[in-house]
Amino acid sequence: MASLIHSTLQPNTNPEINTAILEMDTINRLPSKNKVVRTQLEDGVFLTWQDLCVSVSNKKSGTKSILQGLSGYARPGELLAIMGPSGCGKSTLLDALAGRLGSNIGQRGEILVNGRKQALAYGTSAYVTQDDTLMMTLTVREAVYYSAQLQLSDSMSKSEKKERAETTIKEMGLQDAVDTRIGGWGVKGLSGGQKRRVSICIEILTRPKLLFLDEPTSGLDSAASYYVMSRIAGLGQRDGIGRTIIASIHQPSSEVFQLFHNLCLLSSGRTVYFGPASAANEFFTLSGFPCPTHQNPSDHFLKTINKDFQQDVEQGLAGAISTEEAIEILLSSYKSSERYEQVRKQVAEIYKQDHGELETKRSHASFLTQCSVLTRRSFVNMYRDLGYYWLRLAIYITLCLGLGTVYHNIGHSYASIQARGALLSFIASFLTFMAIGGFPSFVEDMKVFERERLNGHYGATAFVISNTLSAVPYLILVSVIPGAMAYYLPELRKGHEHFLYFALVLFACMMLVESLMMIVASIVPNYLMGIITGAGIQGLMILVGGFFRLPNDLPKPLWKYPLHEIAFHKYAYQGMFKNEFEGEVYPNNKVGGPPIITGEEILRDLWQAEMGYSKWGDLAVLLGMIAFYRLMFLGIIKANEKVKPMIKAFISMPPKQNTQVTVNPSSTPLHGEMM
Ligand SMILES: Nc1ncnc2c1ncn2[C@@H]1O[C@H](COP(=O)(O)OP(=O)(O)OP(=O)(O)O)[C@@H](O)[C@H]1O
Repeated sequence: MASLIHSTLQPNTNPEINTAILEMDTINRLPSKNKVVRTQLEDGVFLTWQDLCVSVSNKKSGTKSILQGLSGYARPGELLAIMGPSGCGKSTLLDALAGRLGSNIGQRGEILVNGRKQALAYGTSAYVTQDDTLMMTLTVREAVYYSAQLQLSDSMSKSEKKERAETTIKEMGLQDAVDTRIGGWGVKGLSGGQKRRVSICIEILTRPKLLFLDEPTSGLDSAASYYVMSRIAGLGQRDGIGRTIIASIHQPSSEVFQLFHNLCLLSSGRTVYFGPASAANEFFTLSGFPCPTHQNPSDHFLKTINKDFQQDVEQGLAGAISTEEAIEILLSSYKSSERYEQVRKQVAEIYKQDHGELETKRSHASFLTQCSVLTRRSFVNMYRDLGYYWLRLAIYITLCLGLGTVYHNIGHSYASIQARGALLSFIASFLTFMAIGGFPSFVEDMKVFERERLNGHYGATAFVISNTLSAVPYLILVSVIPGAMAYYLPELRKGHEHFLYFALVLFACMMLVESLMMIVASIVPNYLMGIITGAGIQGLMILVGGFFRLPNDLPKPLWKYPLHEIAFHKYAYQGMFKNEFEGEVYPNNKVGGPPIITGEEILRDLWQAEMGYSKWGDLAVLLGMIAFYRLMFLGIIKANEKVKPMIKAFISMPPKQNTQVTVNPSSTPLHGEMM
């Protein structure tokens, strides 16, 4: 029925009649006589774009056009599929419509929401990216429920949020896998299709009225693709909400193709066809490219317009022509078709109707709720991910048993002074150095954070606070248990208060190394490069810390000032040495010297420690450095979001300023700024 109305829709000069036809057309797509759905349509999102051009500029190659004068619309209750060969501009169109284009990309033309230029508030729209960046240690239920707690407003009760999560899981057909862990490399978990559906679940928790999906079926077999797409299509008219769904898709099977209401077929950034998916076959036939019997229509469309692999295309009975020629024929056939006129008219009609302004604000969970939920989620993830702390704990225990036996019963002789210094320096340098082992797990956390941040689930401050809090119990564990072995087996200074100080310095150093690695991860988000960079920085700090080369022997420019002063090892060594030697006396072996040597003399003359402040001063500096490093990490994340696009825009500025392309004012993320 709907396609019949579409294919018989005639241009009409009376706008009121056209409006009525358009509304009828949309409403008739809904399940018949479903009054609730019909009224809800008015609350839906009508998205239109007209003469949309997108281009990218860079200094070397000038301006490259990606999308050229596209017009189209997406309406509530409908699924619009964007198809075309690889590199034709599908993702770019999706990004442009979602307001996610990078700032080095210029955009011209008009994109309207409900006929107005308006931003989509948080929760009104959602974007499901191509890759499934999920926490692999969580089960489906946990992942969706944590996300519900993060995204949904505090005005909803816990049980309502739980129910929303359960309903959404069922909507996506994941009820049989609720308690299965997501899994990832090395850990078997969900299948690719199930992961896709978890990603979609997380994004539709806020019940967005507009849903963008970038290749939701990539990497899935045809059965999984159909299952995922049928669930997506079903969302269009669920819960009495007319949802507008736009998905880019590579190569749908004929079953999947039948789920589409409208089709936007692109070739090199130009529209080959826009209109009802069911009428595309007829358009190709009328243009001289009929789909051979027994061939999947979508395969035929893509084969006809794919010029990556030059081939001759069969044109009706007229023989073979090149792909370039076929595309030109289709482009001009579409431009001169009634369908093209209808699209322009429908865009104009939507513009004329007043569908009202969308909600300007939907509330998130409060900042405190976000911090608490993120801390709990991160704690569970650290507990389940063996690589985060458990493996490190096992290695530390082995290493500290080794240290304990090598330095066993260190004694109180003059020679033990050097041995104590070496042991403490080894612990403060190399034991903490190994904290970089958790870097890969942290990089995975960062990826999840980046996706959730871009989708507006929470802000960078909540992430940094929760990551810090959730790590504390584990760091206490890995500093106290192996630390006790390394302290008591060699019989370092007696007195539990001295062990407590030793463990506190160890804890602070590990936290510092983790903070340093967070900074590295925010700049170099790659395992190998990150570990090498982190190891390099720490190697330098150990070198200038004041043990391997005494502070007064360090060359003054650079090595002593500022490197020695800013290396946290300086304060760790000094604090541990003061804790070990202050107030103690040792026999003196020096010929002609006094019979004993005091701890203060050892600190001042042997280790050249700064004696103007106590060991607590050194600990305070270490704790201050943790706060500084974490704030720096937060600053880098925030600056990255603001400065990176500016740098990109600057680098890719075209050689001449007379480009016609204007920078898209809506290229900042659609969602509101968060802490
Ligand atoms: N930021 C950018 N800088 C330079 N070129 C870009 C940028 N974004 C997209 N392009 C180019 O624009 C063209 C279209 O890219 P897009 O990712 O939209 O294609 P696609 O149809 O989604 O491809 P695929 O199906 O392979 O994902 C490609 O040639 C791509 O190289």
